Amino acid sequence: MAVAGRRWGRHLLRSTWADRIVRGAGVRAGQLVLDLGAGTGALTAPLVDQGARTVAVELHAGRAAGLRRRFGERSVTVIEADILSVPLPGRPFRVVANPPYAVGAALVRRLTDRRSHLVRADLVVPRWMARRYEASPPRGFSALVGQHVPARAFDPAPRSDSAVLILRRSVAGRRRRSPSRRR
Ligand SMILES: C[S@@+](CC[C@H](N)C(=O)[O-])C[C@H]1O[C@@H](n2cnc3c(N)ncnc32)[C@H](O)[C@@H]1O
Repeated sequence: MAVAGRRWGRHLLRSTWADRIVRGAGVRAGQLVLDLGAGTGALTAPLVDQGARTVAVELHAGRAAGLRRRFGERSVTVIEADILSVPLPGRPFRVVANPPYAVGAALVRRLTDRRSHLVRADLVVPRWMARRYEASPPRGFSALVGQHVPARAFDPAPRSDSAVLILRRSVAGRRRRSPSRRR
């Protein structure tokens, strides 16, 4: 599968690091978990191993086909779509993902929108971005810089290190706020 260039995101997680990130996310069997920008399935595989009901979203047609071949239809729902427009679940869900950095901020906005049912997201993002959200979390969520993810965790290695940004819905941020409350 020829995938090159920035647009598609070519820094794939090495499997040992993907395992570590999924373990750190504390995913439990039966939870609905989205892997957004799933690539070749580095995070999808340990999510399946944890027994998560896994949905892998990938825009690149060749990679989406590869995910279907790798996981089959019973263990993973593969959706070939843009993570910025794919319909999000209408019930509580989690996200564990290493999304393309170019759309990281737009993705966080979408996931934490007041209509979203997101409960928790563990996102691999540039370290500076994780720190920025920790200092100023999206409304209704707490934000924490989690595991350090060094450049060598990726193949090929990017120029700088990353971190897991953990977004958790706060109690006060539960959905169904009063209609008069503005974001
Ligand atoms: C940084 S790679 C990460 C792949 C995989 N999660 C991993 O950690 O190895 C990002 C992936 O997102 C895909 N992608 C890029 N833009 C996308 C979009 N708008 N919607 C869905 N997938 C996208 C790319 O094709 C690529 O596979």
